[in-house]
Amino acid sequence: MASFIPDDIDFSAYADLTEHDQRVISSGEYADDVVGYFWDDSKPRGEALPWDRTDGKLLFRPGEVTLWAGYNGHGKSLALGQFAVGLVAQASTCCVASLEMKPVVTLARMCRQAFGTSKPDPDSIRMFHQLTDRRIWMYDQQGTVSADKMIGVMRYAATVKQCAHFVLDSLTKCGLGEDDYTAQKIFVDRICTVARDTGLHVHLVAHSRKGKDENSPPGKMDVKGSGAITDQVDNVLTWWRNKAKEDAIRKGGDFSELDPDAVLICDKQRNGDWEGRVGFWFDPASMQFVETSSRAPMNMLQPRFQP
Ligand SMILES: Nc1ncnc2c1ncn2[C@@H]1O[C@H](COP(=O)(O)OP(=O)(O)OP(=O)(O)O)[C@@H](O)[C@H]1O
Repeated sequence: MASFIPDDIDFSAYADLTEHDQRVISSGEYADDVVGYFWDDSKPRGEALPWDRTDGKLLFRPGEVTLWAGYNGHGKSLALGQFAVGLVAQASTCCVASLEMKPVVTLARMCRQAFGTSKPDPDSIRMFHQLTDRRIWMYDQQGTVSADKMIGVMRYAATVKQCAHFVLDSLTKCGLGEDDYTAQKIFVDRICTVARDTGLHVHLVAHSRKGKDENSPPGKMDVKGSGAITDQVDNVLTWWRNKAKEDAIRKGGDFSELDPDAVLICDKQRNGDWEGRVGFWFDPASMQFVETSSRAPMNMLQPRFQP
């Protein structure tokens, strides 16, 4: 028999629980949703990365939080920029809070990636802005923004601008002490709550601690700050740049062109089966990460929908 919670309960007695915990619903009410989970392919289940070789492996589902970790200068922001362009090709929407870079620079990098060239012509640039208008939103703020304000910006982007994705680049710019693990844990918990409440998928950028060098990819245990961050989020990705190969090229040493220039590592995917690594090559002119050592730029703006 279906059970429900009557409305005459004094919910204030549960005030120390989050609003979310009070949504106690009986299993029977989910029957249609679970049927849909298996059988309804009409609803988007999330968006994918822009590359063929990650298709079917990784999905960015509504209501989740993904941590993008990596060493300084290893390409996290570029990869996320390319991802944002890829979202437009999937008819999705994204708000970017790039607190370390002016919107014009972030968008110029995306525009290079979109057209696969170092200097798109003015008509192409205007076409890019037509295509991305009201699909890519920029939070126009650089420097430190308080954690409270950032939570408000996320809710605003989700509810008023109807954004499906939110990129926060980066966690270090939200006014939290590097050693204040409690504040970091609370902030990430609040981000997870915003995501669950609104359906927004939040992409959170964090830095990895350097070991003896940068020549091997960091793991999820190397994310700077509280260990609770990786526990709380749904997905943990690491973006690693093969600097040893770059050094070998520069110094005329041994290297194989078959070794990738960058590697994406998925260490955790709560609602998906795949964990593993995928290699990419970097085309400096277009700033695109591509799937083959030919480094031929890909057509980023071709419509691409979820299978
Ligand atoms: N695999 C690569 N090969 C060559 N150059 C790269 C590669 N990846 C990134 N770069 C270069 O590194 C620069 C920094 O990239 P990006 O800003 O995306 O790094 P980041 O990880 O976001 O850095 P930070 O942690 O400092 O914010 C880019 O301008 C790009 O030219």
